[in-house]
Amino acid sequence: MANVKCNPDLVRERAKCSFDVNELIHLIDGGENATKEKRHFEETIFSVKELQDAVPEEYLSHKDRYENAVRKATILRDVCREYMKKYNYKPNRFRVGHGVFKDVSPFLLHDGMFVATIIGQGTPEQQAEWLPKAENMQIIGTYAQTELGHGSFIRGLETRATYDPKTEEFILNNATLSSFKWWPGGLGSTVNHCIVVAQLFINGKSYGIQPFIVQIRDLNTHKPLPGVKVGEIGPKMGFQTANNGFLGFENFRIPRMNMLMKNAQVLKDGTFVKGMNEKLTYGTMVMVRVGIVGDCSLNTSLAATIAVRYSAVRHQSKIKAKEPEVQILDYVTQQHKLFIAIASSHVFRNVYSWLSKSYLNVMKDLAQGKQDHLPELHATACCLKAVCSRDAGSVVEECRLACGGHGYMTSSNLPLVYGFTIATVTYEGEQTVLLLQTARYLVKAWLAALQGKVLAPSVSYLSDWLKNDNVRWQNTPEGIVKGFQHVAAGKVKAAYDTIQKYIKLGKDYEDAWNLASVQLMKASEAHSRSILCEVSWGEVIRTSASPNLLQVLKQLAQLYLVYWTLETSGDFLVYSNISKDDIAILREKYEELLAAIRPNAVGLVDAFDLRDEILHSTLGSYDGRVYERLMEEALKSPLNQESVNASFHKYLKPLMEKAKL
Ligand SMILES: CC(C)(COP(=O)(O)OP(=O)(O)OC[C@H]1O[C@@H](n2cnc3c(N)ncnc32)[C@H](O)[C@@H]1OP(=O)(O)O)[C@@H](O)C(=O)NCCC(=O)NCCSC(=O)/C=C/CC(=O)O
Ligand SMILES: Cc1cc2nc3c(=O)[nH]c(=O)nc-3n(C[C@H](O)[C@H](O)[C@H](O)COP(=O)(O)OP(=O)(O)OC[C@H]3O[C@@H](n4cnc5c(N)ncnc54)[C@H](O)[C@@H]3O)c2cc1C
Repeated sequence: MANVKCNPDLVRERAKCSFDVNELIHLIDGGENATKEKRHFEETIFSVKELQDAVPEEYLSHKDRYENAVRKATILRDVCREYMKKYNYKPNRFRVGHGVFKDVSPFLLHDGMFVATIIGQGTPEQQAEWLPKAENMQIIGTYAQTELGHGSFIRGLETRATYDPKTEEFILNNATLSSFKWWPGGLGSTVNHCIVVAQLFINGKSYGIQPFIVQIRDLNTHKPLPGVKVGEIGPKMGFQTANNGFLGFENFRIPRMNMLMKNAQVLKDGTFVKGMNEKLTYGTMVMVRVGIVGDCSLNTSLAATIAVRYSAVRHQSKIKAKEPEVQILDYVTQQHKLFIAIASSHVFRNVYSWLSKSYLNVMKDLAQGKQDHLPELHATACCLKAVCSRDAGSVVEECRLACGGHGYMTSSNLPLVYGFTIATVTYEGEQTVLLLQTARYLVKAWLAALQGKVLAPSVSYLSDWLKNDNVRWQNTPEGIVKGFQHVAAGKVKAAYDTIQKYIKLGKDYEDAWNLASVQLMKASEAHSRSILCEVSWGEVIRTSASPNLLQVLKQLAQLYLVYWTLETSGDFLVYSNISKDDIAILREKYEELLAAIRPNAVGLVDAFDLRDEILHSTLGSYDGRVYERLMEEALKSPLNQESVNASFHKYLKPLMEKAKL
């Protein structure tokens, strides 16, 4: 990249960077070797001509766009398979996927949830049967849980799987329109298999929802099998190439062994054997929620790279009348919009790494029959998924707005990045629903703290606060982290007290819960923010890096802490001992941090190491040729391939002629 002829502003920006960009790239990737491997893999992928689009895909029809995405998905598969064999390297298909598809792959759910559910929910025999076929793409699958009528409340799903002991089969039925599966990625026209989550019935009795592996299309003709009604749900705000679909069954029979039975089982005679914990059936969702925190880091870094590079290149207006127009990055308001994006990406990455470790530990425990830490993992994954995805969506949109009119251009890629980022707020558990799951855990933890019990590590601050809620405020990172815990504890207590108040007024627990639910949701958000602050600050101070890099990483981590303290200062005034003077000091600190980060802004986004092919942006490419690229892309419009469009003769001319009469 260093030899590319760059916009002089970017050259100047890169020259003033105070830290070694490569050192940060290696830190993000997990070592110099990991960077080398990543770059070699990406170089391989982006040199495949067939993966490059001649015409921007926005100009294609819905159908052509889908077909092009499937074409590229199959090539990407082949190239990756060869690559893995040759180099024994497991590539990050998701990152290059942004480059290859701009949007998302029609195989997204195959890797992300179909294969993962076979692993997580299948017995060893079922894994032996299905996994090699799925991993080789002999069969292509998705995860079909959500229905037209139910997404959040999965106990309310209506798809039925009725066991027939005579034939040892399940009979699948979708008797109502609301029971039709709706949303699964790839279901529309791509997959031939699904994990179908359905209500199990044996002898007229319901045994809750269970996962089934179901073939829905013929492997040769791809025609839906008799008894299967399947199709695509149509255009959406984003995810255009994900091929989301609908699905219904009419008396469709599958063998007994197609119920994934790692947890619960149905024996030949129809005996139902309960699993260790019925919530383990929800396991794939927990895994994907953890992964979404990592996706938030990548999505935020895409938007930050585009907006920061553009802001370094773009000159508009003046700070001082007699001086030239400034780079818009010099406006402190612009820094306020963008530096939180850089900081958030690092915070999400660090928190993702922490959360993944907890996830793996809990999975190890579960394998040994221990489930003590499952509720804490579920509660933590729920609130972090909810808050990180919401933050990432807001940050990406702020980056888009920070690019002014050009940020509205599809060729900036910011609208697309926003489209797939904001989807994470809803899928894999709608944000409010997930925050309220965490609130259940917090309320229980609060009650346990009141009873003097020992709490799990992520909520132990509740006991500390109960012992002493009058801690002197300290304007240090550690003091701020404590402050976030005080806000969270204060909000949990207030929500709990509100529930008790309604109960005293004669409400039952469920109504009291609903009446207090705004407070519960906010308590859960505050809990999440306190984890984000504590974990990310902790990770940064433990990082081993050169003094220059460490200084920059600390600045970013502090920026995150101070930004969110100021954004939620009302909460701090209510629930901590912060004073107005402390807030004034923090405002000053925030301005100092913006100024300190400013010279490194371009270096920091360069360190995300996102190739132009991944960014896909006229505004964000490494060389900063913004206006040239905007014009080059505009000239690709089909409307610019002819000097006069037929609509002139057909409509405009007659209109003008009519007006003459
Ligand atoms: C909202 C949910 C969790 C409610 O589930 P439900 O069975 O109704 O539970 P209750 O509210 O009765 O009880 C909650 C109880 O269970 C515990 N719990 C819930 N989930 C888990 C879990 N995963 N692991 C462990 N424990 C769990 C919870 O802690 C409570 O315990 P108590 O001791 O307090 O009683 C549920 O309906 C839900 O998850 N809804 C969201 C649906 C969802 O996420 N769908 C995703 C579909 S796939 C998708 O979106 C794909 C997208 C594309 C892509 O990923 O690329
Ligand atoms: C891009 C995309 C891809 C998807 N891919 C898949 C897929 O591959 N497979 C699949 O199975 N599903 C998929 N989904 C579906 C997704 O998981 C659901 O849409 C999601 O879980 C939300 O459920 P819902 O649509 O029923 O929302 P609803 O629950 O209907 O939400 C509507 C409103 O009701 C509120 N609400 C609902 N319940 C409560 C409650 N208990 N308390 C308070 N408020 C409540 C919500 O907060 C929200 O404001 C996808 C969705 C999208 C957008």
